[in-house]
Amino acid sequence: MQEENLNTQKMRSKIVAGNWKMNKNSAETEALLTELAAKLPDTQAEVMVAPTFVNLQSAVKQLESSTIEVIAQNMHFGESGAYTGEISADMLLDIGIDTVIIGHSERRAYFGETDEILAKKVKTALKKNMRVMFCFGEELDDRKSENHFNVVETQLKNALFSLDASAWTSIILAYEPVWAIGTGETASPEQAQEMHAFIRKTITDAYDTSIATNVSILYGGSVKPANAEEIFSKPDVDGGLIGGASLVADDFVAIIEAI
Ligand SMILES: O=C(CO)COP(=O)(O)O
Repeated sequence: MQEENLNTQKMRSKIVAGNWKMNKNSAETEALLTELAAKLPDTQAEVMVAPTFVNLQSAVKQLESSTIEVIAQNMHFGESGAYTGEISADMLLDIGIDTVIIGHSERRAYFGETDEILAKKVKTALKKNMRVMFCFGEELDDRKSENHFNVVETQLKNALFSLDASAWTSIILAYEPVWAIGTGETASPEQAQEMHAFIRKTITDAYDTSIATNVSILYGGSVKPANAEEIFSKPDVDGGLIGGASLVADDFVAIIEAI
């Protein structure tokens, strides 16, 4: 009986993460983190921020006594070696970062990151005992042609479904429909819920209900203070990956309060 209850309850974490992308110099990073730490509301949710690589180390130091976790926007799949301009998992771990975003649509679109490359990155991060926030989502054409479920299923399958079941405790999913990123256009709460439920069903089919129930699935794409509460109220939406609105302390705080 108790086991049944555990299975039907939401055991997974709520998460609000800010992806700062290529924004904020060192002084601006320090100022935004100071404001965020001061205004952080009491919350059950995990709060994360992903500044740029050059400001990660100072951000970790600055937030030493805060519950806000600093995470990375990307990493390379290689362990070390001749990969000019790249950052390894060990380098992130060395400065106190153990969660990394992998597969953001901007990495896929502008830096040629294929499912195959992403699968390698996920594998390396997990091998290093890092947590992976894996991003995926369909483009506008896929949505228009009603191919969005297939696209999402393929992205998950190619990068994640060969992982051992045990690896899934280190996976966070972030569904980010590309047409809603930075466009002001948001998936409706119903569209988000429909896709998140589909993702959970796909994971149930590939693995089992327990893995599908326990993985946190975040929504990303023009989440703002005005729409956060309604999106987060959906049963399969466990939080958000926030771009633009995470660059303004009051907006990010309002989004955290909405969860
Ligand atoms: O890409 C995103 C987060 O990773 C979403 O960005 P916006 O919130 O600016 O649409």
